[in-house]
Amino acid sequence: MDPSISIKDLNLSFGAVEVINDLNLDVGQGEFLVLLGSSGCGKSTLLNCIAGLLDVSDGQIFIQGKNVTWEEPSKRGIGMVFQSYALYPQMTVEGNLSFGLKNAGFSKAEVAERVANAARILQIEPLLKRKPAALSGGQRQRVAIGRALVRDVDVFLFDEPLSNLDAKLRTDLRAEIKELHQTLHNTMIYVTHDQIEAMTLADRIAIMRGGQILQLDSPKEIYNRPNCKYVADFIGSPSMNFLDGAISLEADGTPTFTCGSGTFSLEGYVFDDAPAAGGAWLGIRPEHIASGEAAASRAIQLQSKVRLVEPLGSDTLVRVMVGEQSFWVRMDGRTDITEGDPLPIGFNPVRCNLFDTKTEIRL
Ligand SMILES: Nc1ncnc2c1ncn2[C@@H]1O[C@H](COP(=O)(O)OP(=O)(O)OP(=O)(O)O)[C@@H](O)[C@H]1O
Repeated sequence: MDPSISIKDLNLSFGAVEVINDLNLDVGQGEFLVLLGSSGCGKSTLLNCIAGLLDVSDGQIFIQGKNVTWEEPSKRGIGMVFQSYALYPQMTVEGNLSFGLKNAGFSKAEVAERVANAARILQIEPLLKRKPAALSGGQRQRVAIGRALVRDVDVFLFDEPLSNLDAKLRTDLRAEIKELHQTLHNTMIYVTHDQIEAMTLADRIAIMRGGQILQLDSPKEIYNRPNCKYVADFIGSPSMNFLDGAISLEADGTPTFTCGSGTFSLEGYVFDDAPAAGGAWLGIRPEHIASGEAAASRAIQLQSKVRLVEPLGSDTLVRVMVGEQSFWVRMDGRTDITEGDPLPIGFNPVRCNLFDTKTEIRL
């Protein structure tokens, strides 16, 4: 089956500034793909290229097998939902939902049916006669989604649709968008800089940086096997801890890691390629670090001192110093550890990720 969306060697520059850089991407039929990256990495620009709101400098875009690179936005079979709801203030919800359809020449009966259907799916039937000013932020965004929904398109594009909502509403609407996808099964591309949104919604996440995709994988794979140090550092909060050191190979071929705290066997670590000697970062997530007595059973053991304790209820984040290096450790919420305490910490190589010092690529 053709991919739902296929992007080939896409480039886009604003004057001398290259924003999208030889980008290739295939999005499967019915896939929920999230574009994630820090501010300015080009994710909205990429979405706008797919939508046809920006002219590309080079490359091609296919939607449902058709080359739409130079096609009008309205002819691409897409529905777009923006961060700003962009509703017509003088029209009722019903008017906002039906406006595009009427303009496109749909019959009265067809318009009524589509509006009723979208209103039912999004549970906004009681709001149809109200104007946007009389709606909450969450309700407005639901109407904006409804406007994309009535068009019965193959592909939905979302550009940070939840950014203007408060935390509770964001969580609720996030779940609704996920349910909507499970009901409709159409292709969705969703831009965000919120990694929780990305992790919870995506079938696959594309991590972008400098107009390129660094990693395209399932949320689990991205979290557990980031392909480079940038991705490892970007995903997870608090982020992965890193030790600067070097890999050596023993006479029998066993790889070891040496850093300021000592030399440790890396047995159990799954290398992407055959292990080789050289400079490396050893990364470990805060929740994979054992502390206190439990640390004694781990292959890599470090001495640390508690610097900061942040109780979160379910668990407690503890910032410790390993020599000069700061480390985050996620501990049980009931810990009574305090600032200044010495704390042995430990972890096993199987939980680690190693990155080449120079290329920052996963080893
Ligand atoms: N019309 C424009 N003219 C010149 N530069 C632009 C234009 N639009 C975007 N840019 C630049 O292109 C880069 C990518 O912008 P884009 O909006 O795609 O980033 P983003 O990843 O979506 O960021 P954010 O999360 O902040 O929205 C930025 O450096 C931005 O300044």
